Amino acid sequence: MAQYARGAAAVAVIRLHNPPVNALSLTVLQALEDGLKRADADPSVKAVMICGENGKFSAGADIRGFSSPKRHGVPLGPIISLIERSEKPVVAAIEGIALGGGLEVALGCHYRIAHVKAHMGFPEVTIGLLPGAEGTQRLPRLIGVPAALDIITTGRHIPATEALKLGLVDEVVEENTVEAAIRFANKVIGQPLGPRRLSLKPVPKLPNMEAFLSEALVKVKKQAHGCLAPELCFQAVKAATEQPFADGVRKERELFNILLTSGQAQALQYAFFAEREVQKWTTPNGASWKSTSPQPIRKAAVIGLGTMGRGIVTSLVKANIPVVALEQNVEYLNMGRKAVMLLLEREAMKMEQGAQTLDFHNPARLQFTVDFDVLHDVDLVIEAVFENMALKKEIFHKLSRICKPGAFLCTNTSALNIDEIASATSRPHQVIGTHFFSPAHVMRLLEIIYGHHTSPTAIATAVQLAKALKKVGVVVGNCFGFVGNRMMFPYVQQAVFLVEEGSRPEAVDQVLEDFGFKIGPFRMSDLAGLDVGWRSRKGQGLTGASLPPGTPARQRHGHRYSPLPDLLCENSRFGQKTGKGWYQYEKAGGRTAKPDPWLHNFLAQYRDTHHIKTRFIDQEEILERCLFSLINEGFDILAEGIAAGPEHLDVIYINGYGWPKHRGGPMFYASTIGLPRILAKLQKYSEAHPDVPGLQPSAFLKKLVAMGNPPLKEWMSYQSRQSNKL
Ligand SMILES: CCCCCCC[C@H](O)CC(=O)SCCNC(=O)CCNC(=O)[C@H](O)C(C)(C)COP(=O)([O-])OP(=O)([O-])OC[C@H]1O[C@@H](n2cnc3c(N)ncnc32)[C@H](O)[C@@H]1OP(=O)([O-])[O-]
Repeated sequence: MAQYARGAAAVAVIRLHNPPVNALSLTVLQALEDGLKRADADPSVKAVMICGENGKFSAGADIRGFSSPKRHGVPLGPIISLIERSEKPVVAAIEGIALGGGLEVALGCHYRIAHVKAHMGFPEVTIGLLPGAEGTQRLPRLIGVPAALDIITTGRHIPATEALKLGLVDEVVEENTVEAAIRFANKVIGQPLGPRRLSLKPVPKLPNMEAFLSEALVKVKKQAHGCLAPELCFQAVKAATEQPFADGVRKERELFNILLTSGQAQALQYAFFAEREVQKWTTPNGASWKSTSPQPIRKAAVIGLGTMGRGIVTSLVKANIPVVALEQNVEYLNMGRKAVMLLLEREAMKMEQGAQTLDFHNPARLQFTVDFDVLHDVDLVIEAVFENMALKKEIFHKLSRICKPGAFLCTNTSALNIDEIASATSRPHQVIGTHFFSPAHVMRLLEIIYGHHTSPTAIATAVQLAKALKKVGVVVGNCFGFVGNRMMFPYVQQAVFLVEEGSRPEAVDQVLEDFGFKIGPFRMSDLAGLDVGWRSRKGQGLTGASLPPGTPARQRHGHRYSPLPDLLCENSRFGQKTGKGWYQYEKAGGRTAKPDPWLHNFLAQYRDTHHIKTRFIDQEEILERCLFSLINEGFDILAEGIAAGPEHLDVIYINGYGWPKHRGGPMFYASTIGLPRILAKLQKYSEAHPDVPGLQPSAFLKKLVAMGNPPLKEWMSYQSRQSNKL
């Protein structure tokens, strides 16, 4: 609702009230409208002030309302026009946040006063929409087209200080914003309101508007990766430059409705709520966020300053957590220190642009050492050495002797067994997996893996740490590759099989990039380094010296195996780092992938050697075999209770593996395709490739199809757990 009161003699106060973020539900809008009419009707009221309850203006329209059949209730646009038309000055007091429809309400007001810590923005684009309550028409009139386009097409939140520079707010205050706004309202009583009504203002002209808009469109399209909303946001702002306000509003509404019914908005809104849902973690034995409190992390340590360790240290420093960074010797320490300092300097520069500072020269906040004993008083250690079980166990054994009893011991591993690492310590309940993604100071995902003995407090602390690092922590069970990499194995395997059978790396990558992945599987292997997987396969005895003599080249344990990635590594083709992999690059460390005739020739010879009959493989088969095998593994993961729900898998894929967010994550995508279709296709492909387990339909998928293809929200109610992992 919205509460109506008198703030001072002549000023009526309308306070938006809908905890926790004052979303503009139908009830709130109705109350806002009632408040405005009441103020208008009361001759003793000379000005109106609109603010939000609980130090927050408003997070905008109630997102859940967009999927509700009753969404056509009190429309926001006309209420904003009502505010603007008021003959009494209306002042917005912006505290905390004014986002989406919340900012549109503020733009309807004649004046805006913001607290210095407030943030504003139009995040609609991130949930597949556009500002649909006249925001695309008012904002360019207020701050000009370039700044408005930037805010509307990116959805970024801007701090109050930037908003003041842009002219989005009239004043920024450090004191009580509501009181300041009431004082302000009193001052402006009687002043002419015409110039303050944004719908009456012309859009500021640019000398080269047409050229500016065509360049901007190219940029928007390039960044959209197949997502519709940014381009339609652009079209709505463009309409403001070409048409009178009322026509622009009509265009905005039309574009809004296209987006609302596009399917992408549904996927993006699912992703928004999925991200929040996974914070409410549970484990199969009943531990959960509700009954567990995290321990405070006042000081942390990172062991190993390779690529991952450097990023993790940077993340911790940015989160204001004092860090001790440890390396095995002075030479590695100095290399690591230099790299970390460089990263931090770059981050500090970025933060300065947003008027924030980063303190990393103070040894009390960041200390480098080769001495394990320095770790005696830290609350949490993140080990980030390379993937070698013996080395990790040696480190954990040492840590359990040196660290104080309450300290949590985290391992940054992408596949290794958490229980085995924990077994090297005297405190397995405090050992937990924290799988960061590279670059660790940029990527949002943190896979949090509990082992057999991990305590709920350790899980809650890792989740809290993820939050402090501004990451999305997803709690999952312990199995080889956990969730993300486990689902990735069959996907990459299919990609390689397709190339064996006649496709090319560039064709496979193209199909998956057209689907919306930022980067296809072969480009991704080249970027990550082919040697990483090679080392792991050698460790598993799948290739290299430990492979028993007489093992068929294309078979392991009775299943199909492709030695192609191993052969590339034997030819020193490790990807970008060596300038050659599945593609060729301009030099070692180069980034521009070009198709490589050597590789095509090599593939032709390989197929001849192994008597593989080449065939044409169409885009549909490429897409289905790669994606459906990944999804299939997801169903097994759900059946085993490794993840608490499909949302977890989707959040992992969106935030860690470049899955196109506008397709809502692999399991959401599966639900939109329909499980019967996925099952039928998997059956078809597994009949053609009976020696590929990844294509054999998951029993859980079959069960869901047999139960009538229930909606995603209901899947887990059909899961009879096959193995309890905690
Ligand atoms: C003709 C057509 C007319 C159409 C008119 C269109 C109008 C307009 O242009 C469209 C919009 O405004 S679109 C909207 C544009 N606005 C946006 O896209 C803003 C989206 N929101 C955010 O970005 C973040 O939530 C905040 C930064 C607000 C707070 O972050 P934080 O402090 O980390 O907190 P947190 O954990 O994130 O949230 C706490 C709880 O609040 C919940 N919730 C939040 N916003 C909600 C909403 N709008 N709604 C409902 N619920 C919302 C959230 O789910 C969570 O619930 P839980 O049950 O406790 O899990």
